[in-house]
Amino acid sequence: MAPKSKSTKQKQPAKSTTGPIQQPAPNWPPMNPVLPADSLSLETVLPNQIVTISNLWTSTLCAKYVSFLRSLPLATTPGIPKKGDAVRVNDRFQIEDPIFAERLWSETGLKDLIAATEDPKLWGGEVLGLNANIRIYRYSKGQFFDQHYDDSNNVLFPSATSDNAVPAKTTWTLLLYLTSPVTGCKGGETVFYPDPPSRREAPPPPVVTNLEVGLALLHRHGRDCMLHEGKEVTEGEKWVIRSDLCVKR
Ligand SMILES: O=C(O)CCC(=O)C(=O)O
Ligand SMILES: [Fe+2]
Repeated sequence: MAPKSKSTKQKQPAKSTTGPIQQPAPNWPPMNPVLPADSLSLETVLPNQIVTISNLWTSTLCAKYVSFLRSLPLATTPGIPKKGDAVRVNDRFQIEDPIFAERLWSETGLKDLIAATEDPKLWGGEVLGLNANIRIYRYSKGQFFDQHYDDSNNVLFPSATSDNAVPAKTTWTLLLYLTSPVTGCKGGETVFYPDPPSRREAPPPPVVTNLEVGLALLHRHGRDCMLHEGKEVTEGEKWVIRSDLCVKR
């Protein structure tokens, strides 16, 4: 689990006191075709920590997005991270876009699957939807995201700029993979390192999530986040859309 101090964290960039700098939202392609929610399922990879949904996005939709996302002004990570931040070597585009977050939540099976979870306490509170802070990552050959913990962040839902926003916090990270070995991407697996059950016991083996086109992975973050990393890409490109699950604060 994330130690209380001295951890290598991936923080949400601080917003300025005068409010976030608004850039126009991209003209995102329509979010179709997608499969109906009743043909999707939430699979537990590690109880209370990692769940996945295969084919949350169809391969057609993923391919459409990868070609669109290429047109965005992605910025390469500065080589040296700020003190305490994880080394992330990739190209990234970030935007505060509550409308896209709402579409990703409602126009796919995600909202229905989460609402139907047997143990609603799993999500850490009353689920509201996805964080408007949308991050797009492209990892090319040689790029990776070093071991780190993801922070929980306090946010306003649906967003700081809307009139009826409610206080919320993020509890789980969402990673949506758009590429895999099928599209020519090798490496890039997300690997989690569970803590040993006690100090005297050996740590359980790492949990490796192989890339799968359209697979959504959710993992618990904040105080109970597991150490994890995005392995180096050794061939092709890995594309990921990142957001977080938000619950009422
Ligand atoms: O790209 C990955 O596999 C991991 C990304 C990640 O850990 C993050 O966005 O915090
Ligand atoms: Fe992370």
